[in-house]
Amino acid sequence: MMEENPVNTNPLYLGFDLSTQSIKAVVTNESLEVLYEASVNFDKDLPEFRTTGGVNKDERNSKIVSAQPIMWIKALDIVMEKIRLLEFPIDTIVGISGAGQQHGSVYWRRGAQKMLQTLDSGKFLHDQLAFAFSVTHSPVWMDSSTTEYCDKLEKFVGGPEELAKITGSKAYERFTGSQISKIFNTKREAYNSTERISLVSSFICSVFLGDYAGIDYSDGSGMNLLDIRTKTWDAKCLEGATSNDSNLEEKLGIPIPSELVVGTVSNYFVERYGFSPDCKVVAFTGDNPSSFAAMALGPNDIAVSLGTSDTVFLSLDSLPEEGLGEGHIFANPVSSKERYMALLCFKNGSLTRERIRRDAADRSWKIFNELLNSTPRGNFGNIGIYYDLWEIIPKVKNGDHRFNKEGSRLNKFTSKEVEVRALIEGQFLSRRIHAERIGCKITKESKILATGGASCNEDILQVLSDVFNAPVYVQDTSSSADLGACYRIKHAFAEEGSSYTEVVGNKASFKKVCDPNRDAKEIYDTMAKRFEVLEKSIVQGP
Ligand SMILES: Nc1ncnc2c1ncn2[C@@H]1O[C@H](COP(=O)(O)OP(=O)(O)O)[C@@H](O)[C@H]1O
Ligand SMILES: O=C(CO)[C@@H](O)[C@H](O)COP(=O)(O)O
Repeated sequence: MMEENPVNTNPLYLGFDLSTQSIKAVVTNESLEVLYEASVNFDKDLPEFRTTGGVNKDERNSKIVSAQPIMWIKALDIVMEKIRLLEFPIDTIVGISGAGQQHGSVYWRRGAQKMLQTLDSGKFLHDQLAFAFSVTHSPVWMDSSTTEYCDKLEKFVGGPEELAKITGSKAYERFTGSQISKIFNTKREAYNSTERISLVSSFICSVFLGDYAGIDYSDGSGMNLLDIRTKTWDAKCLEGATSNDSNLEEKLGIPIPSELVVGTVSNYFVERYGFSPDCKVVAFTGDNPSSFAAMALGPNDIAVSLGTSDTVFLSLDSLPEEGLGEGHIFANPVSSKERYMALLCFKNGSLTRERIRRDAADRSWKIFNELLNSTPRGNFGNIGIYYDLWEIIPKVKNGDHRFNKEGSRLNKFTSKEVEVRALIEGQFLSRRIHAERIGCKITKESKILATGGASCNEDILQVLSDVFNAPVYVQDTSSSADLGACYRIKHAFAEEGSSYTEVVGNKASFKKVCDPNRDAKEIYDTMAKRFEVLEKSIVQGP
């Protein structure tokens, strides 16, 4: 007789991450151990959408960046088929949740709710939802074309500080409020025919639910529309983004707690893939909030995500009175109480590292790492600052900037080795000085928790460890956003009032991969000061 596979009888959790370049899925058991994984890469697996790095850039205006929601739906079809082929009993999945790249918005056409409610399980989703969107290209977080709407919104509510006081952030181009504002002002017909506006996270949640799912408090904080104290849409911000007669509040739906069970899985998934009709759907959230959940951040932890974007995030016990300057405050994804998360987002992360890898290392991470390791810490005093796209922090246009140890500009460095180290040191010096600027204290107790695609590269992490002068830890997987979804399912299912740390805290197991070198502090403290001056000179221009 065949031995019974314990997995077959255990309840399972299914977590997703619809991020910039791919959709990833992870299946865990109730102990949050990863059992199965599947993913679909937009560039490679869906070439018909002609994306680069998961997005489409407007040929005439490089500030306009979008992705087609129907591509995300097609990717969901494929990843679901991959999950089916894993041949585990899908009916043992008791909870589904997920994450989405932050800020991106999806515009459901009038009638789309009915389409979601009546999906035919005999057909693919992409065949049925092809006409579900009033805006066929969704603006994503890399878009920076909304400056005039940001200015208008800030002015309308009484200035940038006032907007930050209400929503946790000054106006940022990628934030959904000004993106909606742009659509309202430039595509009025499409706006008027929109039944519902989702974030990427609540969009994918809606598909699993077979109905519109609310925007959760944490991802909703990245819109410049939500009052982060009351967790309700702020009337003044709504009015500033569109205008009183625009029914924006109705189109957004009521914001929901990130830990809410929003319902059971749609009949489409029950019939097509064999899910149990009792399988629950837990609110989806942003990819950074979901990684925050997977990491169960302690007070001395600094999370660094090295995905398409590089982000730095921290846990905040209370709301800083004077805001966070260039940082953002989001509602805490694992506690609706008075706790928050702080986040900094740098646009030029992995794709810039890939560009230098292509130019200097023949597209090989192995060669890239050899070049990196063949140069000393401090790189002979050379500093490089590389922006492929308009950067968010600091706000500056694309371009490369190279300086020698005297601070004089160079057209190029003397070798590929120096170029590679200059890129990695420069990126992490920037993450460090901006983190310190929002109050992040690097102490002897500090730990860096790294995640995202590049966190599998220990040579890059060693530089991170040296620049921050703190040890670096990683989890078993370099993609924590989908795993965070499983953690959040477990928390959502726990007894009411149970704290997140009690439910999942000790499951967030990390292993240390790097310790800072002894000379790191001396080298990088000095270099950070020099970097700050050079970065300022770039922002101010010649
Ligand atoms: N060995 C590696 N070293 C450095 N970077 C890597 C390595 N493997 C993958 N990456 C980077 O990971 C990135 C994808 O990260 P990921 O977190 O999956 O992105 P996103 O979630 O934004 O779609 C790729 O763009 C790639 O440059
Ligand atoms: O805009 C932000 C955060 O504010 C980005 O971090 C997006 O959430 C995209 O995340 P990745 O795909 O790079 O992980």
